Amino acid sequence: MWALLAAVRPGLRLFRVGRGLQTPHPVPPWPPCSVRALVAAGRWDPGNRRLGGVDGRGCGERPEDDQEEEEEEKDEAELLSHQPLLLAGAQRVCVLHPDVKGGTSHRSSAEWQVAEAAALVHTLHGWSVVHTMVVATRTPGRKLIFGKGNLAQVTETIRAHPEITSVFLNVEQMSSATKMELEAAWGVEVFDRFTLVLHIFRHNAQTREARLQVALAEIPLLRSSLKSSSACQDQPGRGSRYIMGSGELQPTDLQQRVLKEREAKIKRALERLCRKRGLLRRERARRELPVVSVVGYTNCGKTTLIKALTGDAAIEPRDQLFATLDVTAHMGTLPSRMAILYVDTIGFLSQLPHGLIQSFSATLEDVVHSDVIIHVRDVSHPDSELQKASVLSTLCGLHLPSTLLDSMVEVHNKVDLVPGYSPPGSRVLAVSALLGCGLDQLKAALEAAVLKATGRQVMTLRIRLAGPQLSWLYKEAAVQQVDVVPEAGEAHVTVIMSQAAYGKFRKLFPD
Ligand SMILES: Nc1nc2c(ncn2[C@@H]2O[C@H](COP(=O)(O)OP(=O)(O)OP(=O)(O)O)[C@@H](O)[C@H]2O)c(=O)[nH]1
Ligand SMILES: [Mg+2]
Repeated sequence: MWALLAAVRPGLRLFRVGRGLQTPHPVPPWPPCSVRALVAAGRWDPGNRRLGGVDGRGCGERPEDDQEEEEEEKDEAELLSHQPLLLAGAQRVCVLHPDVKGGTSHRSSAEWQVAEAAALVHTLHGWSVVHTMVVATRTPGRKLIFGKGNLAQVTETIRAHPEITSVFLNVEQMSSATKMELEAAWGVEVFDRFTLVLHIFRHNAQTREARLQVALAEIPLLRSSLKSSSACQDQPGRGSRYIMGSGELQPTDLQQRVLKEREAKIKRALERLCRKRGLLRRERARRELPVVSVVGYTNCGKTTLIKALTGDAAIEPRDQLFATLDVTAHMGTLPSRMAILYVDTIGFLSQLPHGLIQSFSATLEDVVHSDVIIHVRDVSHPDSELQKASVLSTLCGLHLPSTLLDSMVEVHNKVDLVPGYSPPGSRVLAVSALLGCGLDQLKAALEAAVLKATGRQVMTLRIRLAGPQLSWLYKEAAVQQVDVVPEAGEAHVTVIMSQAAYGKFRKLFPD
């Protein structure tokens, strides 16, 4: 990609490298625990509330699977060896926010959009925002986004600040033609929200699946660069193009074919992983572990909440957008001691191209298959309502079953930052995940929601110790507690079971 861009705009690369600092990005320190591994639930160690390993292998897999998996990983490594999307060093960024006049009124204020844009930039190691500009435009759909006068002013400002090494144009996505013209005018790299988010995703993706999904999301970007490079090539006097650092000269149609093959290979690799996920999901269902997915806008506190609910000290929330990119699962218990699996998910962000979310749909499939969804909201954020709307619209795009959407538990987080906060209705729970406030109420509400969603009931049964009832219950229901009454030769067993299982129990053991 990098070589591709450089070849499209000869000379630009050297210039930009000269203005940027070249420092490598460190690899994030925390190892994620992926769902596909976690739900190999047989390996759960009660002393360690996290589940499984990170390699995606269940307890029942055979040694010959190792070889197959090794080969798959080799193929995938090839697919993932690619050039950086953006400059590979620290950047001093100018955030340029087009303030659309006469646009839709439900958008958040320019001030908060700039703040979010700056937060995205700060997510990357060594990147800083050295300048911000909010520039009015009535013509955001035009090639150069701004009117002539404003554009000239922006150009002057950027050129007057040599410390700026790149410009983050805070639009969802710009065309390659726009990018090329703006870069030529401003003399620095210009990128949009889509490219920046992809870049962040690349840095934060830890598992094979997340990396492949990012690689898939990049394809349209590569394709559109190729198109503009082709347009450029058609102009007389232009040099030849390269693809993905191969060093080989290739005609455009061949490059397009390579890209198409690459896309197909990534999709196949993802399907392979998806099939594995399916197997593990069935295993999870067999073990009857209810699943609670935790969703919400990025940085709202999903990971912190799961840490608070599970007491898992190994979870490390970070004050960073898109800290969680791989879906992970964590074991917790509800007041009746029912064990459940909390699924931590990738945070949502407004104004992201549909394709980006689509490419993560394999990961988000876990949300579709969950029993209950918790929607976490940061109520201390001034754009909390807009964030809610953005999350709900993304969830709608995932085609969740309506029962799952209707039973969603809304959690208002970070109430410690809003003195005197009271939630708007009884269906909403106010918590501070950081301080651990409101968690008992939340667990009670979750238990009710899980029981309702799964049709289970908590009940205490009196059974004879001499008979086969106890072993039957262990096999067919979730035994929570056994209180033995030796003098009576019986036990009081608290179980969680479905109506159907209870009916079977009564039929088998009528007294
Ligand atoms: N004051 C306060 N801060 C909180 C609370 N919950 C989370 N935070 C902080 O918010 C920041 C983000 O928390 P995370 O749990 O990583 O948020 P997330 O939703 O998982 O973020 P992504 O994975 O990036 O989408 C961290 O700095 C947390 O310490 C809370 O209840 N109160
Ligand atoms: Mg997180």
